[in-house]
Amino acid sequence: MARIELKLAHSYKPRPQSDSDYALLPLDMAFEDGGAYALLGPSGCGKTTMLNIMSGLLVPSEGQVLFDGRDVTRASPQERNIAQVFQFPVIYDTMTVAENLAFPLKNRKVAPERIRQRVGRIAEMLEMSGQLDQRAAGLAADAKQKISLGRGLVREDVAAVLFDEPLTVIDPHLKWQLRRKLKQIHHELKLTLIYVTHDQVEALTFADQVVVMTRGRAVQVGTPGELFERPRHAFVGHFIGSPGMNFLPAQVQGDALVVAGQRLALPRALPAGALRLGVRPEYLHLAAPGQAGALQCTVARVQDLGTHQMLTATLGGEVLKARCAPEQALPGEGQPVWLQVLGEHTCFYQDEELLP
Ligand SMILES: Nc1ncnc2c1ncn2[C@@H]1O[C@H](COP(=O)(O)OP(=O)(O)OP(=O)(O)O)[C@@H](O)[C@H]1O
Repeated sequence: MARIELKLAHSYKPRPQSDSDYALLPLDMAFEDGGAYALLGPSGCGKTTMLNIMSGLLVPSEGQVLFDGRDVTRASPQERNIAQVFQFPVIYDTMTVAENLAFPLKNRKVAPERIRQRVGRIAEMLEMSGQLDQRAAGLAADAKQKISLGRGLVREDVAAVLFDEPLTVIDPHLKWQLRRKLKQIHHELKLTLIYVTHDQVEALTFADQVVVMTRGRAVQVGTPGELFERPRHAFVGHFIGSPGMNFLPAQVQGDALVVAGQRLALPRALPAGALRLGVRPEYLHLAAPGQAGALQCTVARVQDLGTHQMLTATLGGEVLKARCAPEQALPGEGQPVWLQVLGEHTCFYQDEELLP
């Protein structure tokens, strides 16, 4: 295994002129040995580009890739000792499940007894022990993808295992099980795993550290808890959570914070001028009329979602969502409601960046 460092940028264009010409903007980050990472972001943000640069399928247009301090920028995937699992199964249909799992080890001339042990262990982890002698050709798409996952995990000597949206073809019910399984496998095998997905649930259940990306930039690397509590970039607030963080434009005027024409006492030192206040629906609570730190809004909608109620309110042209307890009495549509926007969980953003 290895500590992987990326000090690079990548453009698919020969002469990039502006930021939008880059698939990856200049970045300097490290993936620690033995960590479980997810690269999370919407389609086109640069996840696959970053993964392919790590694996050696792509050479970055600028900068370096280091494995344990060694420059591997131009080394092939084989030379880097990387295992990669793709969206769709890459297996041999004519071989049995066991032969497929053994293949990466046979290639490396691992002793037969060791191969047998390792294949047995991986099959057990993936709950495929009963299928070892079956031909892969007859198996369903998700069983084939499980073999691909197994082939990625079977070698003990890899620098890292890279997964590119590996659960796309998996049935939703099994997907949930496999996500948990991969996390468990990570704890048992202690391999460095890097997992690309655009699905936040997938990223947050699998990874210890999530790299959130947007438009070629890694805007935050953090634990699921850090991304939820202290989004360092407004995009993270918006992208993580369901629904995401509420944002309100605000103005600092002397010792007041002015939001949609309403004045609140400034909660802490903040730079003068325009900023945005961010508060998650989970932390936006109902308040008494005129309560310090609360704003008067209007109820637009109340939805009973079983485990909770979702209150949607408007304030000027802005929309706010508050997650309320299922039994809480809430005012009806069109009624005024006071919402506590200032509190210990409130974040402030200027130019999309979190103010310390
Ligand atoms: N081979 C290529 N040639 C030119 N541009 C490319 C190439 N591959 C990707 N891009 C562009 O680079 C940007 C990042 O793409 P990338 O595939 O890395 O994003 P992604 O986050 O993995 O998206 P997705 O989830 O859709 O795969 C996109 O604008 C994409 O159009």
